[in-house]
Amino acid sequence: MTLHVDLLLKNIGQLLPMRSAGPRTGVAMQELEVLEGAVLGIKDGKIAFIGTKDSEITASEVIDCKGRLVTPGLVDPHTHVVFGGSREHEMALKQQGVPYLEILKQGGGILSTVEATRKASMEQLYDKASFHLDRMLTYGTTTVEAKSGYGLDKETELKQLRVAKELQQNHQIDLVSTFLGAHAIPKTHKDNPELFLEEMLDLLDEIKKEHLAEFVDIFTETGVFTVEQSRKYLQKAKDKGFELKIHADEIDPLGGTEMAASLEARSADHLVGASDEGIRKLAETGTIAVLLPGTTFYLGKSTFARAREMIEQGVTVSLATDFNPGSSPTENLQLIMSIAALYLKMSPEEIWNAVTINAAYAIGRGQEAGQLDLGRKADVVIWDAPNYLYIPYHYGVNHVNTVIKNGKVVVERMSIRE
Ligand SMILES: O=C(O)CC1=NCN=C1
Ligand SMILES: [Zn+2]
Repeated sequence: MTLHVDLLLKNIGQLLPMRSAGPRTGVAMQELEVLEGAVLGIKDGKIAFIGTKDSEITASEVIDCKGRLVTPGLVDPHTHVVFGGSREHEMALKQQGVPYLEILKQGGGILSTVEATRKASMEQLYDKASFHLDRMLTYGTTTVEAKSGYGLDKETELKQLRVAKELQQNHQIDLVSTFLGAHAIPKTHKDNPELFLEEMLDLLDEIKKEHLAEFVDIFTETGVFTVEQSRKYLQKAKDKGFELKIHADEIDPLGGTEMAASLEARSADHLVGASDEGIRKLAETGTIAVLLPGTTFYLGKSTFARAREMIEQGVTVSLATDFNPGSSPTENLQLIMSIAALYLKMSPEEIWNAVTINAAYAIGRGQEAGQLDLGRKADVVIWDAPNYLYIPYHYGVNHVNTVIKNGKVVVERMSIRE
């Protein structure tokens, strides 16, 4: 019996289904299923057929992929996409070599975005984040994690989270929300960070009741929150039923990585200074390493996270943009793929696992995103590329030809007007 589908992608050069029963861990990240000359059938927003070119299948609409690469939509598991203002004025300070933590200490950095975010209305925050999410969609990203953390007071943290919830309900991109109230110490509490953390913990009941966030995150860093303060804070969040994330060992190696693993956090992020013990603990507990090489690049650092050791030690590694107005102002996950190849020495196969299946598991969406299989959501990207090696290889541009979200074409490559 011939199968009829709504949309058929034919003449696919290489199809990467990324099919996997769980995250790809350690050396299994080198595995990559590549189907040559495949066809992909989509019906009612789901994958209905994965086969070869001479399959018996009819369709209401056909896209001739003309030998192009086809993959699942990319997953960006670490962004600060809801924020006010911008920090281009800090570029001069960075160029003069003023360190990130010094800019923060002087009341700039995160704290300057806090001022802009507190002033912005919900509508302004919504429109601005929606613009950035639109751009991510045009770059092939179909699922995004969005953190709060530019309020540092009850009203503004809840405002950011409510904006994220509205975006999840209205924007075509799928959003996963994280509460990062513990992102920096506001000026009002600079002598009493513990009191500030208590005030942020007091928001958890409301956040849980309004379903405003699934994860709780904290910035464990010199001049921000100590490992001990972070451990206590995250334990209380875990006790209230939240899954955990942490900004760990980004700039100074404080040991946040092993603390995150000991709490069985879903992910530990940045990890530039992760110790051997920290890497061992990640492998032991299955806490996913979310690496952010774009941030290391943008901060002008030469020491990158030890991805090769992590993979060889059996850690599950994923990649993200860390999109934010200060340390990584880019929505382009394809660029992060190139930086990961060049500076994390990750192979193309590892990189593709890191921006799809592993990224999905890092935000609790392993069953919904990051792979193409029968019955799963049809979030698909057709790339202007002949094979999967090409995307990390050809850097800094947007290789997207077409993006399909929930079975519908939402992005077609910009055409040049004759
Ligand atoms: O600088 C920012 O706005 C985002 C950031 N938080 C922790 N590291 C970078
Ligand atoms: Zn971040």
